[in-house]
Parts: sequence; C-alpha cells; structure tokens
Amino acid sequence: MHFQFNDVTYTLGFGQSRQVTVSGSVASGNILVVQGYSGSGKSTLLRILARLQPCDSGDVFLEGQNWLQIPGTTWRADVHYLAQKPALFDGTVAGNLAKPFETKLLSKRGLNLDQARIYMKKLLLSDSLWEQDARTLSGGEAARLAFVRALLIGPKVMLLDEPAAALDEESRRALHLTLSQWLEGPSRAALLVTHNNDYEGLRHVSFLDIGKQQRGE
Ligand SMILES: Nc1ncnc2c1ncn2[C@@H]1O[C@H](COP(=O)(O)OP(=O)(O)OP(=O)(O)O)[C@@H](O)[C@H]1O
Repeated sequence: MHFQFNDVTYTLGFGQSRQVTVSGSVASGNILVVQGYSGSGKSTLLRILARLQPCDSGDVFLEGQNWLQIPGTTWRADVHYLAQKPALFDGTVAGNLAKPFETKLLSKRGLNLDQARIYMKKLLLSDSLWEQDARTLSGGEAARLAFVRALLIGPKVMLLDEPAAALDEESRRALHLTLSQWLEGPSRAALLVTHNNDYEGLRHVSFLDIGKQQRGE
C-alpha cells in the first residue's frame, strides 16, 4: 500500500491569499508527520487529501490509483479524516460508533460490537460511557471516541489532525500505542499533524515540513 500526493497546490485565506504546493508519500505501516508553523496549511492539506475541500491542482494516488478514478464516498471510507475538533453526532456514544455503519457503503459490514468494546478499552474509555450523550463527553473523551470510530471504519489511510491535543499523557500514550498496533495490519498508513513533538510509542515515522518545502529546503 502506498499513498502519494504530488504537487498538491492550494490557496490559503482570503485577501492576501497564499498558494502552497506540497508533495509527500507514505508506505504501508508508516506514519508521515506533517509539520510547519501555525497557519502553514497543515489542516487544510489533510482536508484536501480527504476530499472534503478542493485544491487548485495536483495528483493523489492510493495504491497506484489516481483519486479522480475513485468515487468520493469510497475515498472517504478509505482515507479517513479525523478533525481537530471531533465531529460527533447527536446521540449516545454507542450511537456515534454505529452511525457510519448506517451508510450504504458500510451497512453490509455493520458495527462489530466486540471490536468496539476492545478499542474503547484500549483507549481507556470506560464501558459506563456507552449510553452517555456524546455531547456531554469531555474534550479528551470525544477525541478518543472519534479515534475509536475511525478504527472501526477501518480505512487504509488515517489523516489525523492533532488527535492527542486534548489528551493527558496516559491517554496520549494509549492512543499512540493503539495507532502503532493498527498500523501493523495490512495496507495501512497514517498522516499525523501534531504540535507537541511527542512521538512516544510511534514507530516508522518520517517527516514532511510544509514551510520548508515552500522555501525549497
Ligand atoms: N475556510 C477558510 N477560510 C479562510 N481562510 C482559511 C480557511 N481555512 C483556513 N484558512 C486559513 O488558511 C491558513 C492555514 O490554515 P490551516 O488550519 O490549514 O493551518 P495549520 O497549519 O493547520 O495551522 P495550525 O497549526 O495553527 O492548526 C490560515 O491562515 C487560516 O486562517
């Protein structure tokens, strides 16, 4: 498995807009850490790669296939974007985990309840949260719930935008460990935006600095 983006060009901001061109790639079992100063366009790049917003030009390949040849719904199941602010639905924690499996693409597979409980435990989320209203979760709980949901969807590529920003050290370690274990499975890779420079427990990490690429370094 190989995920590659070549000369992806996009424009940031209004008025004094800035154009950014970025290239990178990540192979199976690996993590590409996306770095750059605040406002350099890291989150925007992830959203573009998830096909949640357009770019000006560039090519993206998943397992050698150009993204234009892959329908948007398939792409978003294969290339999963985990936003900085977790996108949770109204309803319970269990309902939030089940929601993606109501879509046509994932309904055949259905939610694997045993797997969900295993991942919840790995992410230090108590069983007692199961029926809790997701809107009442703490920031850290919400972030871990969104990560559990991503694991259950089982994409080929995870685009993680500061997934540990709201987590304490223990939860962050649990998230890194679970991500590393997930990456050991077949055909899986991740892009990770992080500010805290804490890669404890993460293996097979390489780096892409958006700011440096613009300066040709
Ligand atoms: N929807 C939008 N409309 C206008 N400007 C935007 C929009 N989204 C992002 N921007 C601007 O684009 C630039 C890059 O934003 P982005 O969130 O991608 O940066 P970042 O590198 O992830 O920053 P940070 O490290 O602070 O999270 C910022 O200057 C931001 O204000």
